[in-house]
Order: sequence, then structure tokens, then C-alpha cells
Amino acid sequence: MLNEHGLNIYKSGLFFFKGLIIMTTIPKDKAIDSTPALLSDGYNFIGNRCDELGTDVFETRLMMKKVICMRGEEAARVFYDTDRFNRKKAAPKRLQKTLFGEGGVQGIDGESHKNRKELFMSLMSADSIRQLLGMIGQEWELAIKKWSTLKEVILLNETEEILCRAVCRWAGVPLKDSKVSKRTKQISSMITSAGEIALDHYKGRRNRKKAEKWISGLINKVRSGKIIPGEQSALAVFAQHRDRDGNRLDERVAAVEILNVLRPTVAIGRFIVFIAHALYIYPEYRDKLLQQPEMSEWFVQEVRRVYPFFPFAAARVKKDFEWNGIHFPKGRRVLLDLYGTNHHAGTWDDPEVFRPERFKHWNGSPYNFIPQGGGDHNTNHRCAGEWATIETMKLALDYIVKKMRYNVPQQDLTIDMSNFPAIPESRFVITNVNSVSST
Ligand code: HEM
Repeated sequence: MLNEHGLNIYKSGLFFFKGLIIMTTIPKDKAIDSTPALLSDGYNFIGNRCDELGTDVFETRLMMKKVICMRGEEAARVFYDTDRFNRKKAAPKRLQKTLFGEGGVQGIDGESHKNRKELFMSLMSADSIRQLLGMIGQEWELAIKKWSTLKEVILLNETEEILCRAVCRWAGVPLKDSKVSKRTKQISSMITSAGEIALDHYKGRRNRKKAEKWISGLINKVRSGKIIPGEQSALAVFAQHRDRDGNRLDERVAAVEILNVLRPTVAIGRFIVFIAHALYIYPEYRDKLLQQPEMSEWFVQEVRRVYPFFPFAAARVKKDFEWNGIHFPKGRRVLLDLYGTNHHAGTWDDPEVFRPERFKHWNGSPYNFIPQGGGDHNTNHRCAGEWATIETMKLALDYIVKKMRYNVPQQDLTIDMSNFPAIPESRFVITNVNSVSST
């Protein structure tokens, strides 16, 4: 489209003069509203448009509202600048009703965010993560024994149960054997329903309500002294925390935050399925993993980089600012493409190729590899559980490669990139599972 000066306003790099300031017109998506395109392009929605427009930042409309989309290391650096962006009212309501919950750490800013985040980070000491891994390891041992008696195993469902049992124990949340399946399904539904429409979405909302009620009940019992969880457990930390004025967290908000520990830990099951998928597609890495101790970390990082999980992070412009000559108006919703940044050709050679060795030379930037958000874990909204996730994945890789044998029968392993969150259609079925003794 041409503007009144005959310039194509959809392309980046064109300038117009406004007084003495040189402003770049933000490249614009051609569609009147791109919501249908978001649903069909899925994880590639921002990347496809950036490639078409020759830019890393463009404006579009989603649900008829203007949104700025960005990708890449420099964009991430700006996005995580807390002087420029806020999280209040940034995430769509439908995500709050299913995935995140309302009133939780994801949607708060400034001092209150820092204080709340401290509670999460206090759970993530090396010692505490070691304890979690110990519990997950015990569950893996039991699960592999059980799987060897089964005709077939759906890896996603089973690993979610392993993680649900372990994280509840670690978090001080009592969970009877008879309730494991029900609670795992409830938690898993919060994850899958976030991107669903109609019925499945409402099922997710219902499951969130039930889970919040369950955890609120436990918080009540802790506060009235009916149960005494481990001192440093998530249940104790969130139920007993008092702010500077001596006030407790609202019971429902505390429940949301405890679920902010349980839910994403169960979600690591998805990354474990991607590990199994990658080992199936690239079997040559099995030997490398046995021979090179560093390979385990690189492999896990490459799985987090290549496979689709969290597509975007959302924020709102805190006050008007200019970046690279582009105007960001106060209040505008901005989406940072997490998946697209991990696949950015400016940072990653052959970004679509699965090559764990690339992590030998990764520069460790907090802005170019951001599957769980970027910036600083304490002061930004970067995932509190990132280290726990990496260690849990390394443990799973160890079990899958060294402590069990299995077959991968014919099945539909297609990963539909328009599904949020994406997963192989079959959820990864394995058969003939045998445990391998370590002697
Ligand atoms: C399955 C693996 C995981 C993925 C893909 C993941 C991804 C993410 C992402 C993308 C964010 C938001 C970043 C942003 O908004 O800038 C986030 C935030 C968060 N994650 Fe994770 N996460 C995972 C595991 C975990 C685990 C294991 C925990 C806790 C035990 C956890 C706790 C949190 C919390 C509390 C936040 C909010 C942080 C804040 O708002 O300051 N996550 N995660």
C-alpha cells in the first residue's frame, strides 16, 4: 500500500519526516484482522510475517485490536526492559482463566512482582532442586517397572503422572494414589485448554476452578494448623507468607501460585515427549550421549530450542517510547515471539536443523535463547522453574537412554504447528518396555 508520499508503508526501512525526528513507519500486516491467520499459522505466525515484511517488528490486529509483534535478540532485550513494559492486563483473559489463573505472579509489576517472585525463587535453590530430582527419579524407577508389564505406554500421559506425583510430594501437597490420575488430568487440562476453543476451553476453566478449590482447602488446613507441610515446601511458603504489613496472601491467589508450581512441572512431560521424539528421529545421538558427558546438556537445550512449546510472551507498553525509530504507544499490547527468537537466522546457523553440538559455542545471552522467557530470573518475568526444567529433562534423558529399552511402533508423530501447545498426535506411544539394570 502506498501512503500520500508514494512510499510503501508496509515495508520497513522507509522514513518520513516529522519535525526533525526521523521516524520509521512500523511495517504492517496486510490483513484487516489476523486472528484467523494466528490460528492457522500457529507458532509460525510472527516469523512468517517478519520474513514476508523483511523485519523483526510489525503491527497487526488480533481480535480487532492493534498489536505489535517482535522477534529476535534485540527485540527481547527491549521487551524485558521493565521501564518500557508492564504485564498488567497483558495476557488474554482466556489464558488467565485456564493456564495462569487470576491474580498470579505473571500479571503483576514492579515491587509487588519482585516480592512475589522472591517466593518462587526461594523454592529453586540447588538443594531444593536436587530434592525434587530425587523424588522424580524414584517415580521413574517405579514407572519403568510398571511399563514393562503393559502392552503399550502413552509417554505423555505417563510422564505427566510421574511429575505430578513427585512435584506434589516436593511441594508438600498431599496426594493419595487413588487421586493421582484425576489430579494429573485436571492440571494437564489447564495446559491444553489454553489454546482450545469452545468446549475444551470451558473444560479447562472448570478444571482450573476444581484445582484451585482443592489447593485452597489445603491452604486453609495449613493456616488452621490441621496440616503441617515441610518448612521450605511450596505449600508452606505460599500459605504462610506475610507481607511487610503482616498480611497473608489472599487464599485464592496463594492457590493460584501453588498451581504455578505444580502445573508447569507437570508440563515438563511435554518436553520429555520431545526428547523421546528427537531420539527417535536422530538415533545417532544415543551413542554420543553415552560417550560424551556434556552432550546431555546440549541435547536438552537443543530440544528446548527446536521444539514448539510456549509461542509468545505478552506485555503492554508502560509509557510512550521510540525504538529503532518505531513508536510504541502507551498501553499497546506487544507479543514477543519466543519460538521465533529461538529459530532466528541472525543468531542460529541453520535454525531448523537439530544439532545439539551448537550449544558448545552458545554465548549464554539471556535474550537470544528464550524458550522459558528472557532477561533475569529474579527481576523479569523469566520462568522461575527454568533450572528445574533443564535438570528434570536431563534426568529423563538419562532414564530414556540408559535405563530402559523400548520399541516405537507405527503411529502418527505429526506435530501440528497450529495447535497451542503442540505435541505429536499420538502423544508418543512406546511398547516392549524393559528396564536396564545399571550393573
Ligand atoms: C515445561 C517447562 C516450562 C516452560 C516451557 C515454561 C515456560 C515459561 C514461560 C514462557 C514463562 C513466561 C516468561 C515471560 O512471560 O516472559 C514462564 C514463567 C513462569 N514459570 Fe515457567 N516454564 C516451564 C516450567 C516451569 C516450572 C517447572 C516452574 C516452577 C516449578 C515454572 C514456574 C514459572 C513461574 C512462576 C513463572 C512466572 C514468572 C514471572 O511472572 O515472574 N515454570 N514459564
